[in-house]
Amino acid sequence: MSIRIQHLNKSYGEYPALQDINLQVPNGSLTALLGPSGCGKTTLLRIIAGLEYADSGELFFGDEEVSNLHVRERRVGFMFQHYALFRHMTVFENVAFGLKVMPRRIRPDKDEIAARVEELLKLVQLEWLAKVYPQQLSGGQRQRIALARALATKPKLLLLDEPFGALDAKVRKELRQWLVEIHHQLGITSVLVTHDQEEALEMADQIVVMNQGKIEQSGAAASLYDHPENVFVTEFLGEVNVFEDACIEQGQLCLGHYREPVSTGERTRQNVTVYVRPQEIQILTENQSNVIDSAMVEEIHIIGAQIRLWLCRYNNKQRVQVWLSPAEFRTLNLQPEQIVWFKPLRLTMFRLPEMVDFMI
Ligand SMILES: Nc1ncnc2c1ncn2[C@@H]1O[C@H](COP(=O)(O)OP(=O)(O)OP(=O)(O)O)[C@@H](O)[C@H]1O
Repeated sequence: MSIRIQHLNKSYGEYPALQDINLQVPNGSLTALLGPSGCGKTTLLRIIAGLEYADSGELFFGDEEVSNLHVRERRVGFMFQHYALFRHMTVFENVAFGLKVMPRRIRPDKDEIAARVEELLKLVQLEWLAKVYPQQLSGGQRQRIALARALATKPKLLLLDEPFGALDAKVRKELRQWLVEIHHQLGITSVLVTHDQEEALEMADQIVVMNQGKIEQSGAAASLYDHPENVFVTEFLGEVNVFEDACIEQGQLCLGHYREPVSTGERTRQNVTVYVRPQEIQILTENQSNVIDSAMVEEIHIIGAQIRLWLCRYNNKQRVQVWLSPAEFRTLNLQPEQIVWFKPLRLTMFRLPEMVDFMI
């Protein structure tokens, strides 16, 4: 089921928590609401759920306007970070809960409930835990049971608020992939709130970047990462090196030589700030005519399948982050304190109001 939000506003007293939100969530997509703490993600999710109401604006599920529908009539499933399971109920009873409290005329009978719970426990691959109590489960198992419980009533929409926030990094990563698989398997429409850009990039089809109650940009994950429309989105969506001392002269990028801007006849020179992702920097061990600057290798960190380097520019002592594959690292045979030259392969710069993508 698709979601459409039009000109939605919400204030708490004088504080504008959401301002003129316009958003489409395609049917069957996994959309991530991403942004720093306090930007309004949870408020927007709660308004979609019907746990909170907007001051103005419209909310549609498919073609039906649901702005004023009660939470119980919206048929959504929730899964929250701190949405604890009921301690006094077994796993089976927790998952069955939503079905048992359905209005009598639509409530499934006892056998149907048992069959549905069994099916859901199979889906989350924990069928052998039906009889245990929540305190006997690991954090990851609890979240999987919480998901089974959220899906019990066959919701058309699944809303997830930082579902893996409290778990350690390894379990988090496993559960992310697992959740994406379940989402696709069920063909459900899901909206996920996260402040973790890696989680959003890894899981979502569509990312909505929010800041101070507004949407900065939304779109497919890869397109946002490669074509951010403004400085906020560029900096929020992953690591980026910022070169404030760049200039473009006759179509060539130079770093470290501030020069007076000129625009006379055929000569143009413009000072710009340039943004380069760490994996978009090429390192050379010899000076070449087209390199941008020289630097010293300051730190080398081997993090799994990625080598993360910190360079220190000679020019202004700026630290530059560069990520290499193990193969690239081996070929370069880099040592601490070695002198290298570097060159951005792809960069983004903003000559307001427009953004320029620059391939070198
Ligand atoms: N019930 C409330 N009463 C008053 N202010 C609120 C209420 N709920 C949220 N706010 C404020 O609205 C803003 C948005 O809050 P919200 O919880 O939506 O942010 P968030 O992006 O989800 O943040 P986090 O990632 O920290 O959970 C915050 O400044 C918050 O203090």
